[in-house]
Amino acid sequence: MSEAMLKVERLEAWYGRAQVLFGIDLEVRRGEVVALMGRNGAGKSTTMKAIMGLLERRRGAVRFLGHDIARLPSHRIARLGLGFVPEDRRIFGDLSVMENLDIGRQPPRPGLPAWTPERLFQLFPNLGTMPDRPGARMSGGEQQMLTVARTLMGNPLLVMLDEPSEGVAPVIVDQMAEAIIELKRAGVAILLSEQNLHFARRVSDRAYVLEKGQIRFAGGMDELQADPEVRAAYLEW
Ligand SMILES: Nc1ncnc2c1ncn2[C@@H]1O[C@H](COP(=O)(O)OP(=O)(O)OP(=O)(O)O)[C@@H](O)[C@H]1O
Repeated sequence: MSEAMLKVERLEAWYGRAQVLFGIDLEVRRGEVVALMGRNGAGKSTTMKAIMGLLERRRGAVRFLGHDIARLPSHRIARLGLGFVPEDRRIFGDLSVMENLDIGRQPPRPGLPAWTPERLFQLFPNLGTMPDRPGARMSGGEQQMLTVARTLMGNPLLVMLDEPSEGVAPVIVDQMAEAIIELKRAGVAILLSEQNLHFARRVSDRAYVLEKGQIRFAGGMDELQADPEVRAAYLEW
């Protein structure tokens, strides 16, 4: 079994005085796609934000590539190679696809090919047909792809994707799944937040299921699929 790239232990987080995460343990190893699952409000986004240093109050250990990142500001965490695509697509509406991609550009990582717009257009062919289109004139799904592509311009080694299949057309969901599988082939590890078991099974190796800020299940996708009690209790509506 390969070493953990990202290792989270006893992670707790608060919004104001309200505690939302109660001791999350998880890890993502090299070459893995891991799904963080659970219903609305279970704590998936908060877990990602806490890992990324975007919450004021949190406690616990977070290590990335051997670095203690629990107290680092988010831009330093990103520079170490941990990318984050938040749920709210923060593209620049008045800038073109190319200009949005340029904003994400960071130096390549030693030993890995750099992401370029041309390479990203192979991953997301739709974007390649509209390099000059302003972000504001793209569909929700296209904006979603652009957000992922822009994060990849930073040459991350691991990317956290918050609900990439949420609220986009089925054809875009398919393309997103293909892109995740391609990213895995390209050696990028992925932690993905997802409510949909079908999508998660298509792309992931393992899953953690969250409820009320705690992990209720950790295991392989087939094991999760074969466990109707866990599915009924924490995933199905
Ligand atoms: N900015 C905030 N201020 C206060 N409470 C928040 C804030 N954001 C989230 N919460 C609360 O924290 C809990 C976890 O929310 P979180 O967004 O992490 O869940 P999630 O599993 O990602 O679900 P979703 O799919 O709705 O994003 C919920 O009870 C939510 O109401």
